[in-house]
Amino acid sequence: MTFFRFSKYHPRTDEEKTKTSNVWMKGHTDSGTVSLLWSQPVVALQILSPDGQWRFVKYVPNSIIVNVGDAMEMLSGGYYKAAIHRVVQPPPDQRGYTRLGLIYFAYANADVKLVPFKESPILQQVGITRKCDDEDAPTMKMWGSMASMYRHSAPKKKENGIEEEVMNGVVVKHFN
Ligand SMILES: O=C(O)CCC(=O)C(=O)O
Ligand SMILES: [Fe+2]
Repeated sequence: MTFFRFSKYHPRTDEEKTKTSNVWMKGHTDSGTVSLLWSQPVVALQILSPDGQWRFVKYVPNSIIVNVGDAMEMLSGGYYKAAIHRVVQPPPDQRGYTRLGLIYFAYANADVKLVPFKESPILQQVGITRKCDDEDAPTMKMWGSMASMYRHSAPKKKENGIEEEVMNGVVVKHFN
């Protein structure tokens, strides 16, 4: 399963800006394996750095940003970490422009159980981190639909701006 999203972010009115607190898409990780994002001249994508700071992703002409998703983090036993990212209002000089989003979301096959690839000599060397016990691990299909259900649900719990929900024994977090 893969899909391609083409989105158009229109400039917002001052009222809309206040309502959304300038966050157009709240902080999240993508649920699949990797997402390929065409670098956009209107800068609005931010990633959460390990030091807790949100930082803009620089525009690099003709380049593609590769985001690791939850499925890749689970399959790789934490070797690749899902990128926490969000979309915010662009810097003042770019606010009047319409922004395009072109993203290719790749997923594992629907029936693939998201357990670490234990046979990997690299993982055996560096160690494996699990989000849940292997017997409780969701399939790609389950995880994809749980993550999208969560994305459209009201926040369940808030701690320091982090919304959290336990789905099938796995903690799903949203970062604002
Ligand atoms: O528009 C963007 O740059 C990112 C959108 C995004 O993160 C998503 O659709 O999952
Ligand atoms: Fe995303």
